[in-house]
Amino acid sequence: MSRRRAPCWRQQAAPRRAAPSGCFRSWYLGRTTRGLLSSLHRVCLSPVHRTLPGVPLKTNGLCCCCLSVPSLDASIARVMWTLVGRGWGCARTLARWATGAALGPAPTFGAAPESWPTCRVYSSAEFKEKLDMSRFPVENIRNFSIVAHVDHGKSTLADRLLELTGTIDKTENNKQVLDKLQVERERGITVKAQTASLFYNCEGKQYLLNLIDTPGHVDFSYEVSRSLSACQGVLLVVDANEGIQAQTVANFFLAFEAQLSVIPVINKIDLKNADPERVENQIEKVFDIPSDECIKISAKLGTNVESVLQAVIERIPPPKVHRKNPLRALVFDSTFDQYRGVIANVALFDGVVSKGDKIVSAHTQKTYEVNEVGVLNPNEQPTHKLYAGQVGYLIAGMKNVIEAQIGDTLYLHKQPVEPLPGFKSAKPMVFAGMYPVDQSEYNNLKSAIEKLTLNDSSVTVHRDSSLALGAGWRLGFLGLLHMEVFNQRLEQEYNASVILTTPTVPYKAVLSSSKLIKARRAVQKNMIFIDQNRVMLKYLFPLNEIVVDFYDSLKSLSSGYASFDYEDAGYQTAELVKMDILLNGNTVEELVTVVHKDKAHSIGKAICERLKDSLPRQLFEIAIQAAIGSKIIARETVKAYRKNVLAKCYGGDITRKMKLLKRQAEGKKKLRKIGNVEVPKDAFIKVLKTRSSK
Ligand SMILES: Nc1nc2c(ncn2[C@@H]2O[C@H](COP(=O)(O)OP(=O)(O)OP(=O)(O)O)[C@@H](O)[C@H]2O)c(=O)[nH]1
Repeated sequence: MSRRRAPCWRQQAAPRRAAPSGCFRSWYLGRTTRGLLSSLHRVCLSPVHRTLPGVPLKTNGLCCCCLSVPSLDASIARVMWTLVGRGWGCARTLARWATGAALGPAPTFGAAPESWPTCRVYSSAEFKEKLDMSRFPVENIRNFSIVAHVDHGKSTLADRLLELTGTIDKTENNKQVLDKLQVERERGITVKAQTASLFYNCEGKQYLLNLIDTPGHVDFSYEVSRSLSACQGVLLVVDANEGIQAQTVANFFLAFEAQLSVIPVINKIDLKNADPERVENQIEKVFDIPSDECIKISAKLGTNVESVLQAVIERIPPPKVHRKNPLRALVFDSTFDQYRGVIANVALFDGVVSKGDKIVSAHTQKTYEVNEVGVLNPNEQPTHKLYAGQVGYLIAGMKNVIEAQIGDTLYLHKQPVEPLPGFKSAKPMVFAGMYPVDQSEYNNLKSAIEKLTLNDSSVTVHRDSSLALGAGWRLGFLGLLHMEVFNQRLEQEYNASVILTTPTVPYKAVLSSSKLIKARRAVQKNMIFIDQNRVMLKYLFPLNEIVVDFYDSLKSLSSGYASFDYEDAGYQTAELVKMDILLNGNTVEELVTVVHKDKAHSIGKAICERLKDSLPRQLFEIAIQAAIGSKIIARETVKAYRKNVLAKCYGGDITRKMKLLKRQAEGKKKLRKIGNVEVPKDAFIKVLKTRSSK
């Protein structure tokens, strides 16, 4: 054992005891504070330490195995508490270990939720065995995604597949294991596609199944289309009660266009109202897939899930790749880790990549040395190599998020290849301004946005500035839920506090006296009967009519039965007007908005009323006006503070009183001319909130 340099924060070391067998603990020796932190971090991502969903993957917590090492001294315990304090740790196991071993200071975190799943610990023999990826020839590899409409059971099916292949333990608490983000757990929806490599034994053959669990909501469909580029097949999950819904159709066509094998899986057959035969007929009618190809399961109870694995092996072809060709790897997703830089999720189309290889990014032409390769099982598990046909991750010291482009091709230094086609860039539908609450936080927020957009490449970012809110950005999102989730992730994962302006949609303005066509109402384009009870309607809508609350209204009107999907139909002419908001005759740039002519009055009035309630009174009167061009369409007034100038006049001459009042009125008029109306930030936020709810 080499001598360990005492870190500066070290206080006293507890006597060291032998490490239990099966524990991965190379991190323990000879580390500085920073090294120790990053190595602890690595430990917790190692396959020995099954980490807990509920904390982000890259900052996963400490597990039973690592915490059961009795030889940890107080200084290491301290680092662990720091990790927990920052929300990185697995509080429950850490607490258990700390109280058992009586090491380190008392915990400073709240009670861990009981629903956290337990960890599965692999022996070191298993661990070593899994490192060798060469034992999976191309014909034993299947790459597939699980796609479906929202809530049809993708993540639940993924859980069962992970359990069946022994990737996770079958416990009550292992629910939606691949929904790792806090926002996903809180909202109960998937927002980020997650990859997991499963090892499955079938008829004496070892198969490597690379599964990608995708989101169902329309706002995250870009995640689905990107994931499909790494796959040869999909499991199309359909709820046995709800049947085919909008996103089922959209996802089927994504898979169909990418020429992937589609395995229809009818889920939730355990439900009382389930009607799998009706859904089979729908699938046959709409997708032209014979009904006997449908697999009927209950992902919740695990009924018939084994046959899904069988179908994956039998019906999805292995990838068409060449291991002898030079390396060609597609970056289909990436995350940023503050210690290790960019972690790129890659699908290898040709060749082999291993630690120490020199690789080049086709996008930037920069050369990097590979520090680590591995598979996601479902957490990062380093391997010696990755071979063509496999899907895994790669860390190559990319420190700058600009260097890591989704859709980039990586190849070996001095062995250039034709880059892969990459991805069509996402087309944002909704735009909003984002500003730091405190301008001194600008740089931190900038770096947080950069790191998050690396993980969510469908967001577009342009610099913007506002007189009232300072320097910020104009962000483009795929929908309103996408915008909310991005904002929530910024707060939860990067501790950022931001002001988000009201969402708007893009317009094209023709600055001429062209005649405008009235396009206010939706125009029906198509109507298809799926079966006796279901109909698919196609309408042409102005985007700003559906972007805010259309989905909610549709759901409540149809008692939750109707579902909705949309795609861009191009620009249309419409009767739109630019509405200014004036404070004492001066335009407030941040509140300028484009509205439909018919709604201008009600929106203008609501904004003026809200501003009136939000603006603090001043020594002079404030006129709040909504105007279209030079025409004022709404007005509110904030009354001035008024000093009683007659207080000292007891009785006496009326002309003297009149004189005092006149002088006061003149003073106020003058003040109003020279006085600037200060609009506090929270007044902006209140007004912007009104506008988004209008
Ligand atoms: N009864 C029953 N419920 C199920 C079954 N499969 C999933 N569910 C439930 O359906 C709900 C949604 O399941 P998820 O697995 O989160 O669905 P999802 O498709 O991943 O959802 P998104 O990722 O948000 O699109 C959860 O409450 C599950 O418990 C099933 O076979 N039977």
